[in-house]
Amino acid sequence: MHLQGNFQIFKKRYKVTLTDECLTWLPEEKPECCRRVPINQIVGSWLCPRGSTSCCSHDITTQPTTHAHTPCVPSPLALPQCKHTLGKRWGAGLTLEYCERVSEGRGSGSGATEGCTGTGGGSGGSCGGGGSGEGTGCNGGGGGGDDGVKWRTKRMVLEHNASDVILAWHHSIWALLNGLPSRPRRLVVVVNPVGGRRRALATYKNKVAPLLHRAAIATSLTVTEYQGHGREVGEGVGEGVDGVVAVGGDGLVNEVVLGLLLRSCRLHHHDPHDHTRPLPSTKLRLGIIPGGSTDATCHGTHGTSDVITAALHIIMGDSRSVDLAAVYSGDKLQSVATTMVSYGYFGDLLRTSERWRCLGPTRYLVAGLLQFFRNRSYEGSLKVLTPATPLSHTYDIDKCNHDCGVCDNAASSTSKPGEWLQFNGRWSIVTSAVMSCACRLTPHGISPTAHLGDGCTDLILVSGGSRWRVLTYLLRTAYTGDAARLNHVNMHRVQEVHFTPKVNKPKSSWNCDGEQLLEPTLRLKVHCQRLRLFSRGVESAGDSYTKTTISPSASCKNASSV
Ligand SMILES: Nc1ncnc2c1ncn2[C@@H]1O[C@H](COP(=O)(O)OP(=O)(O)OP(=O)(O)O)[C@@H](O)[C@H]1O
Repeated sequence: MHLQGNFQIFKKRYKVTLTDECLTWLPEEKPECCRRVPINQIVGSWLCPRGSTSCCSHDITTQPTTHAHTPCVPSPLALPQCKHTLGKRWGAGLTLEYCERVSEGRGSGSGATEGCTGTGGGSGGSCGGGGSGEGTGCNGGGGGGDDGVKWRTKRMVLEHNASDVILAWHHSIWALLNGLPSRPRRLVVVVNPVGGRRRALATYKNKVAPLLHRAAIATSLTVTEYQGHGREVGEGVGEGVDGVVAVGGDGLVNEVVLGLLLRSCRLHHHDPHDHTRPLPSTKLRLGIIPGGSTDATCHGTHGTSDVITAALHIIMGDSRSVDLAAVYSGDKLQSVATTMVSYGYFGDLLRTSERWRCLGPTRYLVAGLLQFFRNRSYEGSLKVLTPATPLSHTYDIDKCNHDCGVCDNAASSTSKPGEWLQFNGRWSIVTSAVMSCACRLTPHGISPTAHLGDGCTDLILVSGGSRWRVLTYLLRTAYTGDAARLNHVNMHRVQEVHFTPKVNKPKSSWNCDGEQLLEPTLRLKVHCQRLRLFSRGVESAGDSYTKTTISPSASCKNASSV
């Protein structure tokens, strides 16, 4: 496809080009200020005769859903349009909403719609004053003041005298969007209304659902009613669905992941309790919208717990496969973990905190203090399987990111098992971190250099004995991220962990992604990149590949090559 036309955008004349790859607009007065948006970053477009970016965003009627794998172009009249268009002569305005990455600390400004604070008005970038977008993103949205790269939406109105030109462009944009294989068309949404501060349902309805609606993504919503409901929904997802979205905390995500895994096992005729064979990967992608207390899975996979950013990764159809740790007790699969599984301090903390759920996220602080003063440690033995050829080490400096060479290597090679090691001891904390577990409270994470998809877990052992040891471990984990340097802390990057508590001695319980596992004897096995997410991994501010301002020569090259 190659469409070219002259439009008015915010009262200035622009030359606009639409190709299979991107939408480019170039001010006639300042051709050096060329701007470009890749097609997958377009949320949608709708017809509006009033020519306002904030007009009628609640009243858009969208096309009937088409399936991702059978792209079909609906008739122009079935495409999104605002209520001012209905029953009237076509106007000459096409509102276009697209995503743009914003740097940290820029999440405020004006240009608000839907009661949310936008990300600033014009987007002239280096061309100053040549801006053509209008910020419409919602600020924060559960992410609070956390760092990390965020995404926001912007809108602009393409105006033209001829309404058939506007219609043709509208039609072409949706034809391109419907043809994107990675963009979801139908999603199952699961919301936990009681997680975190009990705002997940409101967050979904006010911030995420309108975005999905404008992106013409059809959804079926389930609000969980009891513990384990998320697993049932994940397991029962039918055909024709492109993914599942979990709106809640790590506990809900854990349940949905287990459900998706059991669904995959059923489809592949695989016994999920058979720990000798590799688990099948979850075919459906999972989107995670933060709505819990810690939201470590969301933060660890996006680098931020920002609601809008998480929703836009779903709309853009991002895809990233991450490791899944299967947790077995006896010969049964008990659960799966995507963040961490921990015994001792964190297991006791979870057990205590569950009794004080009415306190919201503060319960973790209160329970943590109590456990600290109790100063418990537990005896046991550990058997761990190390990789034959480690792709990375716990003392590496580089962190996992969106473009991680370690995860790419792990995906393309089969990691052979190495040797088994055995440890006996008395520990205050035994943690197996499947990912960094960075979150708002622990920005560096439990294991700062853990990878999302290297097929390994970081085993962290904190020797028991004194409160001082626990305190220094917790403080260095929370504030400096270098707890592994402490003499009483040992870290091992391994593929499998077997833990057996000492008989006739006190026992703790396991904290598996924030869910309690009461059986202390446990076998944990990491399955490399078995969980598919709507994510691209942790982005850093320096990445340039998503910037939409490009040189005119580059834009011309793009346009002419189609
Ligand atoms: N309607 C419900 N009533 C009671 N419990 C529920 C309901 N829906 C879900 N749950 C359970 O609530 C538990 C906690 O949910 P979730 O993880 O979403 O919130 P959180 O614990 O506050 O957040 P985080 O895990 O990030 O700290 C899960 O075990 C889930 O099964």
